[in-house]
Amino acid sequence: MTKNNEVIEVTNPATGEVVDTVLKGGKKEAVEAVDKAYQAFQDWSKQSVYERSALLNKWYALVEEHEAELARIMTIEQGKPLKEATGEIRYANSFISWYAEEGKRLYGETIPATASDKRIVVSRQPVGVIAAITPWNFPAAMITRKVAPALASGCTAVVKPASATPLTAIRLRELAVEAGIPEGVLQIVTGSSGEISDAWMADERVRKISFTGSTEVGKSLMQKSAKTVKKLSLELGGHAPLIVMGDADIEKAVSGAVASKYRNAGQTCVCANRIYVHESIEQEFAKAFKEKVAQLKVGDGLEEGVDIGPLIDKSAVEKVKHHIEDALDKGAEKLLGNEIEKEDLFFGPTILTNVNDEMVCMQEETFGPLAPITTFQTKEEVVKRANNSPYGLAAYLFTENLTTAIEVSEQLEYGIVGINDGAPSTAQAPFGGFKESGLGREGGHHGIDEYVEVKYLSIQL
Ligand SMILES: NC(=O)C1=CN([C@@H]2O[C@H](COP(=O)(O)OP(=O)(O)OC[C@H]3O[C@@H](n4cnc5c(N)ncnc54)[C@H](OP(=O)(O)O)[C@@H]3O)[C@@H](O)[C@H]2O)C=CC1
Ligand SMILES: O=C(O)[C@H](O)CS(=O)(=O)O
Repeated sequence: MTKNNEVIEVTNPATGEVVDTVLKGGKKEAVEAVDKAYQAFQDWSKQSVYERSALLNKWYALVEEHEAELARIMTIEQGKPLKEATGEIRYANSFISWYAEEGKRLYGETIPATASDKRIVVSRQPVGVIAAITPWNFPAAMITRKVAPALASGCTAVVKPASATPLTAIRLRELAVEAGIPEGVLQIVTGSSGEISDAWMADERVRKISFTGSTEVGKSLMQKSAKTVKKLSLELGGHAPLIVMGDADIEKAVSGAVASKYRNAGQTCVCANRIYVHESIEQEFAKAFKEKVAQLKVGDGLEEGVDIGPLIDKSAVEKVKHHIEDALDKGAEKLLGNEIEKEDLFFGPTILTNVNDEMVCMQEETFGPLAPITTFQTKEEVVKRANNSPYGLAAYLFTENLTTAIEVSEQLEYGIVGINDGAPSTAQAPFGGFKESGLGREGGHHGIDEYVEVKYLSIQL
């Protein structure tokens, strides 16, 4: 059990310095948060969605006003370059504005009854208190992508951010309270993930768990949620194939591959993890890709012009190194690689060629700036290889042929397919995966359905 006043140190991955500390909370703090959220739900859920929407829009305005402050907090605790952190704050805020309006469209329906003296009325109501557990790679967006639809629908929320990146979450919640959202409606609990999540799992007042993180932890939460049959949203790991057909526009494919692969230093669940290039254009693509990647600047995310910040921790660096060493041992060749004078958590963009599917990087999520390139000969071959994964989150396809685009994307077993687009994520679209990449969708009108229960009234006249 967590002792009173224990703290968690928050470090800057670019410098290793401790930038702040937060309470290492446990079961006591987890239960207290649910007490407050349950109490707050009684009033919050009874407000009209227009009243809730007005408060969400005030929150949006404050987040926009404090964009630079929030971006700096994120870069200091997570490492991503300031320009990416600013982009994430805008992306995170877009969920607040989108769901402030979507809540107004929680329509019901009437259904013709069999008996002439009966009426059937269907409505959608908030599930109640929801618990969100979020990862370090998107410290703002992974919170608002859950909390915005939850609050808009009338739910209240308790959130445990990743221990590496709690500061962004804490500041976002301060702005929510400043906007007039009642204290109990949204709470952040920092600390021991096991103790906190176990307390929430056992608490029958918590009616929904929304998790973003590794597939391993997601499976554990899925098992624990069975005890009280909680609704579940899981956004888990990915292993995205990026396919470049022989007829692709090389410039588009290179730009899309760089955008997908090196965003957040490759630490996203939708990053291209394997690059399949038709054998007829491999040399042309590899040359152009290397030229563009070689221009990427590695450094402290606070520095002007930095494109790739540090990885989140030592284990992340070791994982990337292992994937590279394994591939080289199995015959891969290094086209570009990690020639940087920095050390610690910095890792330069690396490109491997002559890659085969036996290599670990072609099977396990790298979560780092490694781009393995392999070739293929036919559409049938590349679809089979691309689908040969327990993951099914994002895939990318570059082609100038419309028939190929439709036929191949329909065969890809992935929840998100970017066609000539390396950056498909957006608030209005249903983000989520097939297979072991998760359950449910976040974003779009699908995303608010995760936070409501459907009820019907059968009225005897
Ligand atoms: N599909 C998607 O949208 C996304 C998927 N991911 C995946 O997550 C992984 C990287 O993120 P990462 O943060 O390391 O993932 P983790 O699963 O380790 O952590 C995610 C969150 O879960 C918490 N957690 C860790 N262990 C447990 C546990 N046993 N019980 C309850 N909660 C726990 C963490 O807390 P603490 O920080 O205290 O350990 C953190 O808040 C990658 O696999 C990536 O693909 C990441 C982002 C998005
Ligand atoms: O956590 C992630 O990797 C995000 O879900 C990816 S995105 O939504 O920012 O594209």
